Amino acid sequence: MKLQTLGWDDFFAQRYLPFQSEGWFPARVMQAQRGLYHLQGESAIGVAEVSGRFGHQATQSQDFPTVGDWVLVGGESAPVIHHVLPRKSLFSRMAPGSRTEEQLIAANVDTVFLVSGLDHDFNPRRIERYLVLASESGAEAVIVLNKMDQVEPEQLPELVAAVQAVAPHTPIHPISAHADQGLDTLDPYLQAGKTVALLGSSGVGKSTLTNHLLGRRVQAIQAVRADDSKGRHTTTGRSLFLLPSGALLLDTPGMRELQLWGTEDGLGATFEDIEALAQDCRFRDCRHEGEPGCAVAAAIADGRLGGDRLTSYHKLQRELQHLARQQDHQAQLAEKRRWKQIHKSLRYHPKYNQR
Ligand SMILES: Nc1nc2c(ncn2[C@@H]2O[C@H](COP(=O)(O)OP(=O)(O)OP(=O)(O)O)[C@@H](O)[C@H]2O)c(=O)[nH]1
Ligand SMILES: [Zn+2]
Repeated sequence: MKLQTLGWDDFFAQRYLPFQSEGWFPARVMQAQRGLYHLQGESAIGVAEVSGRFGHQATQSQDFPTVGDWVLVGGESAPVIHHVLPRKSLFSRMAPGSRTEEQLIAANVDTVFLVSGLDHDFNPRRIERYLVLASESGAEAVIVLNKMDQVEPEQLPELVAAVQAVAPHTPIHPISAHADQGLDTLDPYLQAGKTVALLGSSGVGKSTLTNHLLGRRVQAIQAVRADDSKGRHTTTGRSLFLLPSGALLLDTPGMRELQLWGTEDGLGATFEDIEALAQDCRFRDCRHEGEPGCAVAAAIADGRLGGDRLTSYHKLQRELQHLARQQDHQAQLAEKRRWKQIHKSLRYHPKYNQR
């Protein structure tokens, strides 16, 4: 299989150059599970682990490979991952059960379809949240409004306008996956070698859309069956699919249940209107909470900005700040533990034990 078919392009080729002399070759991660990575390269590779050295040097979850990553592989008998190439984009979330530990979901998604339903589930505020996630990730966001068959044609413009209000710079495509309407408007994002992913709440029609995109020629790119270290036969999960158009669809369960994770940077990109207005606030650190000379408040007063938009801006900001504080706290604890360890090992070190 040609690397280009798997999404390889100049971006990765450039970053591979410095490593070429090592004799490592590139492969894409099809699936990642408890330290085992299912890889596909020019020739089938199978399951690999990271090298011992890699494992020692990695300090945070971001350092490890995830689905969609391009990794460099070497090894005589068994394939071993030596390096993760820089990412174009990265989706992560809080690890389940933890409020602060990051878990990687998918890397190198070019376009993310933010899917929501035009039926009773219609909720621009939720789209706003997904937009924050998308701009955090670095993937290009496209809003897909599914189930347009559920609304009267004359209702549609109003609904689209409501979404435009929260996403003034994002393409919006009303479709019906069920009735096969408007799907061709998604073609520009589905070019050969491009990686796309779907994000949206339960029931909005992600599976239906996926089936339509896959068409009848369902073709899962899977690394070959391979024996894992315990000699068992493992079938690789299908996380990366080749669409008839040549695009790659990245579909992992984790991608479907993303929670807000990130910094306030993603917020700024999503609320460009508010950030632009804030330039004219009298105080540079204006929080738009009733300060004198607030340009955001003025815009709400004369109807240029919806008040609910500022409300959700504040809400998401508080969430992200809360998250940042927790991360700091977590980092402090980790640092404390680290020093405790160091002191402990020093205490047992003969040289430091002499009194
Ligand atoms: N009327 C209508 N119904 C649709 C459309 N697309 C999907 N549905 C229906 O909506 C329901 C949910 O669709 P799914 O594709 O399972 O939704 P999902 O987003 O994959 O949901 P999860 O698997 O829970 O994440 C199903 O009953 C579909 O038949 C559409 O365009 N119009
Ligand atoms: Zn202000």
